[in-house]
Amino acid sequence: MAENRPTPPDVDRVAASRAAVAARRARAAVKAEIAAGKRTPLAVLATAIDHPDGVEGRLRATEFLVSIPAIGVTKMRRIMTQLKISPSKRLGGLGKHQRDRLREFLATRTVSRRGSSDAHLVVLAGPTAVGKGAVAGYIRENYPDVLLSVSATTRAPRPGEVEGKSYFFVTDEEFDRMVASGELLEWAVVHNAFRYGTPREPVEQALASGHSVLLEIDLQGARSVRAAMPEARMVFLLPPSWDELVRRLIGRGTESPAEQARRLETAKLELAAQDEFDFRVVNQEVNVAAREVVDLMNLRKAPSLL
Ligand SMILES: Nc1nc2c(ncn2[C@@H]2O[C@H](COP(=O)(O)OP(=O)(O)O)[C@@H](O)[C@H]2O)c(=O)[nH]1
Ligand SMILES: Nc1ncnc2c1ncn2[C@@H]1O[C@H](COP(=O)(O)OP(=O)(O)O)[C@@H](O)[C@H]1O
Repeated sequence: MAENRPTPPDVDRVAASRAAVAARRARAAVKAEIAAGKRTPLAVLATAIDHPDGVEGRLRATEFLVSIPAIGVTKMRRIMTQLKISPSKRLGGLGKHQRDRLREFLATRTVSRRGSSDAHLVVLAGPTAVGKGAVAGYIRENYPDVLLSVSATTRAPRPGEVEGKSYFFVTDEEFDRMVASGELLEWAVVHNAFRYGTPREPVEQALASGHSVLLEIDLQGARSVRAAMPEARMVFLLPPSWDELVRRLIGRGTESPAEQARRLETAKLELAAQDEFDFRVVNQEVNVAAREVVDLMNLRKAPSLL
């Protein structure tokens, strides 16, 4: 019977072809996720750069581009020429300038041209000190077209905060009234301290007039929005690592050591909720994370390349 057993080279070939099939399937799965809007092209590119030999890194730039909604083969060829990327290149093998050009292109392209029905309610949540405020602040300063919801809160203004811009600062009685009259889309007691809520009307008006809206709220609020509006796009902001999250919380220096310890306990629970979200964005650099979030809102202006 021994002569019927595959010889070692055959075993190698079988293993290699199985591995090739598995790798092709894995690449197809990534493309399907991009096509379905489950992962942003920017996030896939970031992973490819971090792991050139991983699934994303092995994707050809051509197949990556055509998996993006609204990019067909003709447009893809034009983009490849303009970005000066040869068709054989894989994402993990791009040179620094090619990567930069591709990243910039992805960040400034219009994801879809389906018009006003494409307005999205985008919810940005994540653990304490991950940088939600920093990312939302960057978006406010650099993407004036983004409508950022202004929350009502019972906490006192901090130095530099502006009424109606940072928050609507209200009394407990006023907050009670807003809750009772249904003026809030969602609200929650955050960090066991003050109440925060999203005024309903500006959000509904913006969506009705075809504008995407961004809510930067806590996890409880995110869950309430998802229950009330299942079509909302849920984005979870992640730290690059646990140690970095701790560094950011301590570095911010706005909480006592006891409060920091309590928030870190909460952060563990918050991180465990990330799978409830549609999209995950790693806040390595504020500007890149902000772009990824904006990319999910489908509101960038049409660039010359498309
Ligand atoms: N549920 C809910 N959470 C909010 C709202 N506005 C802000 N938050 C959250 O409240 C938390 C506290 O925000 P802030 O008072 O600015 O303080 P910081 O977290 O100490 O910087 C953050 O986690 C925000 O995401 C809101 O309208 N609803
Ligand atoms: N990408 C980043 N790299 C380094 N530090 C950051 C980054 N994003 C935020 N930070 C810093 O981390 C701290 C927490 O950010 P913050 O926006 O207050 O978090 P959150 O609103 O999620 O509680 C702040 O000191 C902020 O400047």
